[in-house]
Amino acid sequence: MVAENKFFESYKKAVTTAASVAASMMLVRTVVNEVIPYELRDYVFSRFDVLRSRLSSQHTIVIDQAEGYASNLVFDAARTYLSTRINRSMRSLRVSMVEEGKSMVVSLEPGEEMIDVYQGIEFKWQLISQQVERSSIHTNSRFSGSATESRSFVVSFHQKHKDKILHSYLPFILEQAKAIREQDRTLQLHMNEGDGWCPVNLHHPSTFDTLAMDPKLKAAVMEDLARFVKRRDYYSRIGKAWKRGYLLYGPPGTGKSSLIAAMANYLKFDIYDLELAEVNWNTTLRRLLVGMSNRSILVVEDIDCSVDLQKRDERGSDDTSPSTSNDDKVRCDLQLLSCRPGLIKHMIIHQFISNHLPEISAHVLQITLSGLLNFIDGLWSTSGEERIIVLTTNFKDRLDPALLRPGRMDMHIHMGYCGPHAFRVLASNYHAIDEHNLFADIEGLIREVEVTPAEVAEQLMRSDDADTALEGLLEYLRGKKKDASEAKKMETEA
Ligand SMILES: Nc1ncnc2c1ncn2[C@@H]1O[C@H](COP(=O)(O)OP(=O)(O)OP(=O)(O)O)[C@@H](O)[C@H]1O
Ligand SMILES: [Mg+2]
Repeated sequence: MVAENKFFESYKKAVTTAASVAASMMLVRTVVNEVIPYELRDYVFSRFDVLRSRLSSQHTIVIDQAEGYASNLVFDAARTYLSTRINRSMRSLRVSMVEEGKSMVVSLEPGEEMIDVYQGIEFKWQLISQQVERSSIHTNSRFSGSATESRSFVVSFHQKHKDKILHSYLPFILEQAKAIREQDRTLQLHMNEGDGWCPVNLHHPSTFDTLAMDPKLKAAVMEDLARFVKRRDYYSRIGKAWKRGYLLYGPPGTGKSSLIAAMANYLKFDIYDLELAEVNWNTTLRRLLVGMSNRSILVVEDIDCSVDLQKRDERGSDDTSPSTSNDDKVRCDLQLLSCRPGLIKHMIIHQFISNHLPEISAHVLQITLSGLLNFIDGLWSTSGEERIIVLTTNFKDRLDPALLRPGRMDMHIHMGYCGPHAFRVLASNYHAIDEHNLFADIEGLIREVEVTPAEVAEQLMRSDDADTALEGLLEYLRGKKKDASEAKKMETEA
């Protein structure tokens, strides 16, 4: 009975204290409402909440927008993170977009609150805004005297989670914000110019969804990429450079460049398109490779052309005879390289040098593909992370076997002619259709003739009307079939 009385005594006392605290709080609020200017009220109330939380089991952390002149990265991260967690039913929100094509940022309005649950723990977030006299932060500034807005986030949580918020929740928010920003980043395409890279924004629409290729191969490539980016620890454990090489081969117009763009869009990696013809010295190559950023894809297109250079370099100085077969080779190369003026120029010079000045050729043309790969192996094993190298060729059988040996290129990806499945992907891309009465005929012909996805895409683009476009494609395929059988007939006759 005595104990019970004691308990009620202390309970009454606690309630009285709480009531008096609450009454005091209300009194303070009333005073603040009457005395403090409107702009400062939120700020005062938030500080007041901080005080109140000290008296209770609730704790708060205040994250100011700026620390002196520097912006507070935790505030920025929280803003980015919270924009993805905001409950759309909230009464008042702020929406902004800083650049065309970027995602909209939805943020809290000052005074609004939201609850975020992390590992089962509730964290209450509130954005508060206050007007600060500029003179107080820019003492000698010409703006002194004018007011500026300063914002802060106040996070409230139960005191027992203090460690959790500092060591787990806030670091998690920083990570998440980084990933969100990375996802929203405009990719860059860098092209080599002299000793450096020249960047432009990359807005290539190709994605794995729009890419027409064998579905199993597509899934395997995506899986390989996803595994690669997760393997930081694995690569450091086995002591290898965190890099992966892909060799894409297949006829022109089968989607090699589209696949590279799809990889970049998928991983959010920048592309460095290395034009070897523009690189004349190993030192330049080294500078370019060192100048690449992490999480990027180095692309060397049409390497069969470069390999040709390499093979000639390897012939050494005793090959002095400008033979007819060499001339034929140059003619053939020129045909192949008709789209590559830089390389043609390079090759003509090289051909001239190897025919007429064999003893100096090795010094003048120092860039070889094998040199490039050696550089990459050496440089990237000591610097650089998450690097991908993609080589493309129309003629895999022309490549130096050293390039194809295991370990050099991790995955060889064949981009082939258009099959029925690839055709359906393209039909869906260009006309948003999954079925049509001409599909059966088209697919039948696609199995018989060699047609590239680029050719099919071009036919499909000719009309906005699906019927007309598919009829055009059917006609085109029939024409191809006829041409092929005539060519075969002539060949047999010959
Ligand atoms: N597999 C594909 N999936 C989707 N579109 C494709 C595919 N292949 C080609 N295309 C279309 O054809 C165009 C040319 O393709 P792309 O440049 O990717 O071919 P490529 O294999 O790189 O050719 P090249 O060997 O001449 O460089 C692309 O812009 C795209 O519109
Ligand atoms: Mg290409």
